[in-house]
Amino acid sequence: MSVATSTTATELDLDPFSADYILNPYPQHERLRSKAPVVWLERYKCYATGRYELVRAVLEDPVTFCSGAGVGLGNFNKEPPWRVPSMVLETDPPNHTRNRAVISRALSPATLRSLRDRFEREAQALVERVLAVGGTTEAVKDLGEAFPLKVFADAVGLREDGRENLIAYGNMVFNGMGPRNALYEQAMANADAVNAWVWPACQKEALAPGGLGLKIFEAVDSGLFSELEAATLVRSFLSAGIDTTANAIGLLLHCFARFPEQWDLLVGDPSLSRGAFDEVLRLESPFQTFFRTTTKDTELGGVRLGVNEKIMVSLGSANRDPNRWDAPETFDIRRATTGHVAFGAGIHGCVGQMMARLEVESLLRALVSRVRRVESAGEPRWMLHNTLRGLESLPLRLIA
Ligand SMILES: O=C(O)c1ccc(-c2ccccn2)cc1
Repeated sequence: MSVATSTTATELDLDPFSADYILNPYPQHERLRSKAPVVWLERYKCYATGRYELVRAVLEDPVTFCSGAGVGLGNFNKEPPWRVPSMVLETDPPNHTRNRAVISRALSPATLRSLRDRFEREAQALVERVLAVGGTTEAVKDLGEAFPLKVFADAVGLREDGRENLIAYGNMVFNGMGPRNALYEQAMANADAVNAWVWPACQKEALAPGGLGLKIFEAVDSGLFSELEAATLVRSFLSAGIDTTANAIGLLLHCFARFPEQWDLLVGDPSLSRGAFDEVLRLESPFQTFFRTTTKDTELGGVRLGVNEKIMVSLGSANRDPNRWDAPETFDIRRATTGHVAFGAGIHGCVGQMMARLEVESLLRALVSRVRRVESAGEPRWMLHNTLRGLESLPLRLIA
């Protein structure tokens, strides 16, 4: 009986934060998956894996692969974070468990049900506005960003003025998870001005009655959290709830413009909307790369990993791993998508995913009821971004 011996990580010259990789990630994912179970990226002095099974193994073992040292490339044990760490995303149990429960309660099924009518009405109004000007649209701005900035920001109870700061803040949060490259620096360029809007917007007196934000502050009244902690938890809504959904909507529309027969399927059976969104998430993974930090010397896929080291898990690669998905590069809204890792996995799996689904399905059903065809109206432009995959520009024509 041969004893499986573990090996040291193989080096791979991969640059997940270069323009070449970002603009054409799929061949790079294949290099990552096929080189070794886990590789060492000398360029960033971190481990990396793109294999579905190992990505899940990392995300589902928060004790060995922790979040408290940050979930980007920066290791909080070695360098201070650019902002006060998130009480959910960048926190480990037991505090994570307590903090997440407050957010999860605010996003309860009952709360989401109470928002559905409003989301559907706003979606119909937004679609009518686009059709009223002939159906041509810059879809990222007019639909992708506009919809969450209206319905989710309203649901949180955020002030109406200055909401464009939420897009900039999301870019800071997500580009801030990458290396300190040009994308990082550009996103942080007017950090002071953006923070000057975001942090006050998270305070109790700035939040509208009945919103998700004040639900978080109710936890203060019960003595569970300080006002500062409640504001930091509200900041999580602002960080995670806009740019991710905005990019997902852009990617969804791009998928249907490229595969019109899938749109026809959806028009024929709108109940396919939920599966369609999950297939867009699997195929495109709006959030591409997470990092975790090893809490001890350990092994993954037979590869030895040292303690206090960063490991990059590529969700984008895992969601197209041919060992997990048949014909992974095809867009099939009837595919069984259970198990995709676009919302992460394990205890940090996206706590807002049901909110995201409610938003996107509301918009998708409004589109399906009025739009016979989603057509390209010009060359889309991909965004250069350290961790989000999305479009900078997506000119479309919605044919009623
Ligand atoms: O608590 C926060 O500040 C925060 C929470 C979650 C995220 C996130 C990460 C990956 C994909 C989507 N959302 C970002 C920020």
